Amino acid sequence: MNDIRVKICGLSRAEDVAACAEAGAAYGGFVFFPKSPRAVTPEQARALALEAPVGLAKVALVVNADDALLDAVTATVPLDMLQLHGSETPERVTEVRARYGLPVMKAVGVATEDDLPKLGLYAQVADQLLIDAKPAPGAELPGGNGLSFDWRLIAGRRWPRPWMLAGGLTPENVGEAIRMTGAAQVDVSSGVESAPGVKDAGRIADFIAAAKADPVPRL
Ligand SMILES: O=C(O)c1ccccc1NCC(=O)[C@H](O)[C@H](O)COP(=O)(O)O
Repeated sequence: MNDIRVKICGLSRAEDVAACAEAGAAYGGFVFFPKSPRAVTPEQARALALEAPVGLAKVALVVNADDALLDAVTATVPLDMLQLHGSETPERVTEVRARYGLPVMKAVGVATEDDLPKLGLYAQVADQLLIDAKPAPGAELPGGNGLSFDWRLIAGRRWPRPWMLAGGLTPENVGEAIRMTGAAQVDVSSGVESAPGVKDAGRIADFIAAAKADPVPRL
């Protein structure tokens, strides 16, 4: 077994939190984006976060959130990290880190080689990077679309911050994704669901077991 750290994103029920804890997830994500089938209110997330064991880091995912939303989320939910999943600028990342005193993970969408410089840019201001597939033009959601990008684009590349691979990962392909990219952390949402927004405990367990199964090449 390796030491890959897994984030399960889009938890909305107590049984999802229990499944993550049972299977050994390192992070659990709560989505504060009303259009998402995984959206929760700060009060719902608080109840879920209070159920989480100490070893499960609680991440709040927001999209171009203003201070009012971030104030409400951070005042209500016991959190370990903020995930900015919109088009937040590097300046906004710096501002959010300073205002809330929480580590910030910046999601960056990748579709082609041209998207890679943004990773270097955000690595200068964020605590972690989430390297995700870029959504299709006009997509309703900026993430959680079950879409992969070409993993060869980041194979062998490194950044001066911890990073997480995301986008279209499933129990079936996560081992291959880790082998190709050398990721030490992976994130999944729709790949462990039975329907949009409905997490499946069996798939969460299968995903984490598959991610942790093989020795990881640190490229
Ligand atoms: O999951 C959502 O509904 C969502 C909504 C708005 C912004 C981001 C969202 N998810 C981001 C995540 O962290 C996902 O885990 C990541 O994009 C991978 O999703 P998937 O391809 O479905 O595994």
